[in-house]
Amino acid sequence: MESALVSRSVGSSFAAGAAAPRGCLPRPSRVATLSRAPARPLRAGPKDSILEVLAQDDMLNAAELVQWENGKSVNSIAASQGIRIRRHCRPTASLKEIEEELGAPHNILEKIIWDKEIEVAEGLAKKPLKEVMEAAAKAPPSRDFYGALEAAYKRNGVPALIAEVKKASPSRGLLRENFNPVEIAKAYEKNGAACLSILTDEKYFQGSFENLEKVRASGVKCPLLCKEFVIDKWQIYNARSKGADAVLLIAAVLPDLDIKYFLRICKELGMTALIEVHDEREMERVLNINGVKLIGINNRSLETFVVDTANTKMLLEKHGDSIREKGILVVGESGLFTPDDVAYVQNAGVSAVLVGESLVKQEDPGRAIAGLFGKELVH
Ligand SMILES: O=C(O)c1ccccc1NCC(=O)[C@H](O)[C@H](O)COP(=O)(O)O
Repeated sequence: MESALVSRSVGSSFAAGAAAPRGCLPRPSRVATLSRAPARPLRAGPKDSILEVLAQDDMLNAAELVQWENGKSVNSIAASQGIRIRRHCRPTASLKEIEEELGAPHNILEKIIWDKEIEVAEGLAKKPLKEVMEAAAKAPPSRDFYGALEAAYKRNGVPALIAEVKKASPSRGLLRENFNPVEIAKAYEKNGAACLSILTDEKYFQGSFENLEKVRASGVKCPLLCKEFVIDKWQIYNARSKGADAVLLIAAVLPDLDIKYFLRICKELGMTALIEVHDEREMERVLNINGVKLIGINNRSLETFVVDTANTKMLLEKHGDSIREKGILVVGESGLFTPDDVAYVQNAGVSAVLVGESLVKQEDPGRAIAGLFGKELVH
């Protein structure tokens, strides 16, 4: 598994095909001796030695890395950041063996992540990192997901729409019997969606990477978000290789160092990272990470499924000033059904919304967009 915390050497994390060490055990690293220094752009000026440059790298100097060097496990580092989702770090074990060690998963999100660890290990075994990196490098250039949201917000005066191609979900079960992802994607685009979100998780959402590839190949021009549970860099390269322009990074799952590491990979690949938060602790963590441009506030707790749009309002009342100062664009996610819901999150300060259920359940998901916003959206 190649998250930053389980990577063999963070300093060489971009090396093609770097071997993935087993497990999430604490590991000594050669970067431990680098001193802390104020963050500066990672660029060697004429007088900077490479060590000075590395010492300014906030990822290499992250508190987590120091904790890790001092023998803390990935789960205890995560817990120290308020992350309740545990990793089993045993991708070759059966779920039965994992449950014998850790007990039953505490909630659906933890269960999804435990399955995902096994799924990613299987994916890596079938298609090694080097291969997905090469495939990502050969993919057609990425589209500007962030720019499309910004432009649509200016154009329409209502939050830009990220319309979700979603067949089923753990909280609602099957949302649409007659599910044709390309038809739905085209209808969303025609009716003014700025970007699309394509669920790729098979087990819990009945999505697939095939759907993502089909939508990309269909002539749809909207930038595409790969809606996945990312825990490993392999998934980001894989998403890019299949035509994704953006990926979702969930703060309830990923420690800060992983978010920083994955943000770098996204930047290298020209992709946008949508960083999802649900509560104040997650928001504070994410606002302390350099380079975050897009934050999604999920109104749905992924642990309990409770949906409450007041969550967006509460978090923006507390953190709106700092978000505006940093020029971060906010997406309101989940549980939006009516023009009043959209107006409510817009007044709270969001510039974009991510909507699945209320569109995909309608007979004509494209026409449903005007119903959701109370007006037609233009491209
Ligand atoms: O939708 C779920 O039940 C769910 C369960 C566990 C993890 C994630 C889940 N959903 C992901 C999302 O956040 C939504 O698909 C997205 O925000 C759209 O929400 P909605 O408009 O309510 O379908």
